Amino acid sequence: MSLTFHKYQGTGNDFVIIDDRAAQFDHTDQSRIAALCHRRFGIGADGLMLLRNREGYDFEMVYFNADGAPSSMCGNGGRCLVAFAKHLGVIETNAHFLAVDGPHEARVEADGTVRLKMIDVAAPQRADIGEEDVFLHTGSPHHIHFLDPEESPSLAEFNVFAAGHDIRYDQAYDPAGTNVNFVQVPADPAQPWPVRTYERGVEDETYSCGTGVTAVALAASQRGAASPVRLSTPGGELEVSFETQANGSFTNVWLSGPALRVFGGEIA
Ligand SMILES: N[C@@H](CCC[C@H](N)C(=O)O)C(=O)O
Repeated sequence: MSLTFHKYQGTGNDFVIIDDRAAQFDHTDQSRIAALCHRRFGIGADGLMLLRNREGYDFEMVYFNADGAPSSMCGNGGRCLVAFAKHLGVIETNAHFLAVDGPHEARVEADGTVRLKMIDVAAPQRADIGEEDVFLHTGSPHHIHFLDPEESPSLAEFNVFAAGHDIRYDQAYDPAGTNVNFVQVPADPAQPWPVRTYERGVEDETYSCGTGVTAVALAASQRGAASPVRLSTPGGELEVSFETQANGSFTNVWLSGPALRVFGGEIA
C-alpha cells in the first residue's frame, strides 16, 4: 500500500509526518521508520511523526527518532506537527494535543511562528560528568556543557560529534542515554546563545533541537540570561520564555520559532 507523507522542518530539525487519523500506519515496524528517515535510501529526516486522533484533544503526537525507535518529547517536532494540523484543518490557530510527556498547548501566530508550551521543568542538576555541566529533563533528557569563553576551539570549530557521542554513551546516563548540548556563553546574555546539539536516536549532530534549546535557556538563566532567552542553532533562531519558581523549578515554559512544510509525496 502506498504511503502519503509530508516533510517539515523547524530550524533545520527535519521530520517525515504522516496523517494517521485512520490509524493504519504500522508503528511497530522500526526498520521501515528508519528506512523512511534514511538520508540516502529514504526521504531523509531526524525523526518521523504520526498525527493521530485522540479523544479529548485536537490530536495526538506519536514520535520516533531517525533510528526508528519511539522516543521522548521532541520540541521542534511538536511545533511542526502543530503547523501540519493547521495545514490539514484539524486546528485553526490554537492547539491542545497529547504527546508522550503529557498534554501540550500551542499557538500558530499570524507570521507562522509556532509557540509550544513545554512541560514544567525541575531545577537543573549538576551533571555527574563535567565540572561546569548541568542536566535537565525538558520532556527529553539533556546534558549541557557550557564552553569556557577562553576555551579553544570555539563552538563553531568544536567536535560536537566526538564529544557528544562520548557523553551520550557515558555510564552515568546508562541505559537510556542522553542528548548533549554545547553552548557558547555570549558576552552579553541578552544576545542569542549559540547552541549545537548531538541527538540521541539520530546519533549525530542535528541542526537544532527544541527540547535541547529549552534546557539550555533554563540553565542559562543561572548564568545571567533573563526570559525570554534567544538561542541560535546551526538551523536558525529559537526563543524560550519561562517563569522561575522559588525552588528553582520552571513553569510556563514556551518554545517559539518557525515550522515549515518543505514538500510532500507518495512512497511505494
Ligand atoms: N529533536 C527533538 C528531540 C527528539 C528526541 C531526542 N532525540 C531523544 O531521543 O531524546 C527536539 O526538538 O526536542
